[in-house]
This record gives sequence, C-alpha cells and structure tokens, in this order.
Amino acid sequence: MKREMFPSDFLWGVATASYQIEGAYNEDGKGESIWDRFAHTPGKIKDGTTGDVACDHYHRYREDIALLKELGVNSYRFSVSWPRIFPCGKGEVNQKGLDFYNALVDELLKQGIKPLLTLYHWDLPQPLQFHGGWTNTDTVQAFLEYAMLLFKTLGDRVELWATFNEPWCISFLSHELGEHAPGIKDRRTALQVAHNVLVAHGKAVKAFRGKNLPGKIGIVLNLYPVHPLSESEQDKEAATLSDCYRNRWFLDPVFKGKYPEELLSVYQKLYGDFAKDYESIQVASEKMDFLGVNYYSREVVSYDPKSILKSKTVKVEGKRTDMDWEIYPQGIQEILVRINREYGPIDLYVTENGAAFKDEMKNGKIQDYERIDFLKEHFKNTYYAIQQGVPVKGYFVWSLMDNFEWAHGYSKRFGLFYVDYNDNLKRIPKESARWFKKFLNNEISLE
Ligand SMILES: OC[C@@H]1[C@@H](O)[C@H](O)[C@@H](O)c2nc(CNc3ccccc3)cn21
Repeated sequence: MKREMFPSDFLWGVATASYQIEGAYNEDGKGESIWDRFAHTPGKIKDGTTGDVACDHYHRYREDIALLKELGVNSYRFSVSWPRIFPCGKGEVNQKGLDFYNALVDELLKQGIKPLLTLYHWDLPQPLQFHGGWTNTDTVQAFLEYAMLLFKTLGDRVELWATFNEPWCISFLSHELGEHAPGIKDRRTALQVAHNVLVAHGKAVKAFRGKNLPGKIGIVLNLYPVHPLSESEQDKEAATLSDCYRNRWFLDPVFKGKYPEELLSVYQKLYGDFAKDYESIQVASEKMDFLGVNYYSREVVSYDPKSILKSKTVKVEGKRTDMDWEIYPQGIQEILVRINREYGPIDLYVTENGAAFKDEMKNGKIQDYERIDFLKEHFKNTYYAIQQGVPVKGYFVWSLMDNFEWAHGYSKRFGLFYVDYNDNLKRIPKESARWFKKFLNNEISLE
C-alpha cells in the first residue's frame, strides 16, 4: 500500500500549534496568554519549563517551512496566537502579529504547501481571562472579532479554517480537571466554558459564510472509541456515558444542535441552573464543510458507581506510548467510520495523529522505529476507512518537530524532527522523517 493508493488530491501534512513552537512570548507587541501565565506558575509544568522560547519558530519559520518542503508534504496545519494579533484580546491590533502570519502563509504558498489554519489552539489572551475567560460571553464576542479580522486578512489565501482545537480540552481538561490553563477545577464552570466555546464556533462559521470566502471551515475534535471492559450491562452503561462525555458532548451540538440527552439529564440533576441556557446550543450547529479528527488512542472503561459518569478508565495490556496511551491503530478506522455513519456525510481530516516515544540521539541518529510502526499502522487503518467509503481528505502527523508538550513541558517528544534543546534548538530528522519522506515520494509501501 503506497501513497498513490490514497486519493490523488489527499492532503498529507504535519501539525503544530502556536504556543508549542513559536516562542517570542513577549516580542513584537505580543500580549500575555493564559498559557504564558500558567507555564510561569510554579508547579504547573512537570519539568518546570515554559513556552517563552519553545522552538523559536517565530524567528525560524522560513527554516521550518524548508523542512516541510524537504519532507514533501503538500499541507501544513498551524494555529494563530490570538494575543499576537490582539494583545489585550480585543481592541488595538498588533500589526507585527498580522505581518508574521501573512509572511508565514505567503511562504507556505510559495513552497506549494496548503495551509490549514486553526484560530484557537488554547492560548487565550490573559486580559480576557481576568474577566472570566470562556465563562464570559464577552469572550465569545471578542473571538468573533478576532476571527473576522483573520478572515479579512488571510481569507484570500487560506482555504482551510478550523475554529477551535479540541473543545473537550478547552473545557473539561482545563476547567474541570485543571490540568491545562487556566487550571480551574469546577465542573459547572467547565460546562459553561464548553457551551460558550460551542456557541462561539457556530457564530464564527456563520460569520465566515457571510464573508463569501473561497475556503472551507470546520472544527477539530479529539475523539476516542470508548469500549466497555466487558459485555455486562453496567460496563456498557459506563461506556455510553463516557462516550457522551468525551465525544458526543461536542459532536451532537455541532452536528445536531443539541446535547446528548443521556448525559444532559445527569448534569441537569446536579446543576438545575444549567437547564436555563442549554437549549441555546442550537447555534453551534451552523453547517460545517469538514470535521477535523484528532486521534491518539481509545478508552476502555468499566462500571464505577462512585463516578457521576458511572465509569472509570481501565488500563489494558498492550503497547503504549511515552504518554502512557495505548497504541490502538484500528481505533482511527473505527472513529472515522462511526463519524461518517452517525454524523455524515461530511469531509473528514485526520488533523492530528502521532506518538511520543523516548527518542534518543545515538551515533548522530534518532532511530525511532516505534514511531514509524505507529504511523504505518495508522495510515493503513485510515486507508481502510477510505475503502469503506469514508470521505477522508487528509492526514496531519503530530508533529513536525518536538515542541512544548503542555503540562509535560519538553519531556515528551512527538516530532518527526528532533529538537536539540541543548544545541541552539537544532532540528534533526528522525528516522521517521526519512521514512515519511520516502512514503510521500512513493518509494516505499506500508506493508
Ligand atoms: O499530546 C499531543 C497533542 C498536543 O501536543 C496537541 O497540542 C493537542 O492538540 C493534542 N490533543 C491530544 C489528544 N487529547 C489530549 C488529551 C489529554 C491531554 C492532552 C491532549 C494530543 N495532543
């Protein structure tokens, strides 16, 4: 199975995000983001690092686009740093921020690489957080002004737009579990954040339509097949509720304009006041042109009466990545087929898939054969979904290069290129980069 067996117009790319690679956290007029503040808060990042410099992509973007060209990708997914455009989140525009993204897009197009732009990949301007962040509907309005400025500035050249990266992480991971910025641990707050982010998504799609732009717009969701540990009714109930929590809380609003009843009723019993605004979620279902799917692994659950979701995650035997995530390639096929069956037809992009492994330099090489095997199996399972008629239109490997892995700092390496943090952030192709380049050049098969 070679690249040429995929559709001829299939996008093959790599993905990154602004806070994870750009650095220049306080340069050229950029304002503070919630991740600048979170990373500077002692104890939040496991290795005590920050994204202040990261991969210094802000200054090295031409060099990094040359890496894309060398790889042979035809597309590149990146995100825009909102506080680089609006240092205070709204109001005054930072022209140098716009200049950076204009130059980035122009260089990508010059090299024949199609941009996929994510408007929001978690780096909210801190001044908006001072006023409640995503719990405040003023932030929804500020996001729309930000989106409209980017549509106006880049809409003639950027054809693929994603509103949000992973609303589950923006809401539950960051406001219920507290593991990501702003580090709040309150479920009711998390539900309000999820609601406002979904409303902001729908309004941004509507605004995009009003601009009559040539491009396409969607959202990026991290999706997981959820499997019951056994076929018992209790484990199956656990899987249903966990599926609502992880997947359908976002899928159902953007495709059906309503929350999944099975979990909505649980939250309404806990938070009666939640009933007053949940019906306005209908706004989220403005018709999209595509769905971005971030796939990393599956979840296996068993019944747990102590959990409001009646479920707990179970660790099963099998190969795992350095993030301790199960390697489950058939899950990408499963989730693509399910989305097409239950929410389609709609174009799908695998907007992120990749893995962290303990990459080490040995004799000047990084022999990351586990990552090659991981990618090979996930490419094959993506192809099997296409063979079943699922309109998968592209695949973006996470990530181009090692970068700031959120609460793990620089301790987890996802890149096709190794970044030597002890040698001027030098980018060194791992064996997986060499393999990917050969695959893209039809030199090797996936067998
Ligand atoms: O963790 C790897 C990547 C991360 O670097 C990206 O910025 C983000 O879009 C991303 N999402 C997932 C899947 N969801 C997730 C679950 C728990 C913690 C963090 C991310 C993995 N990744």
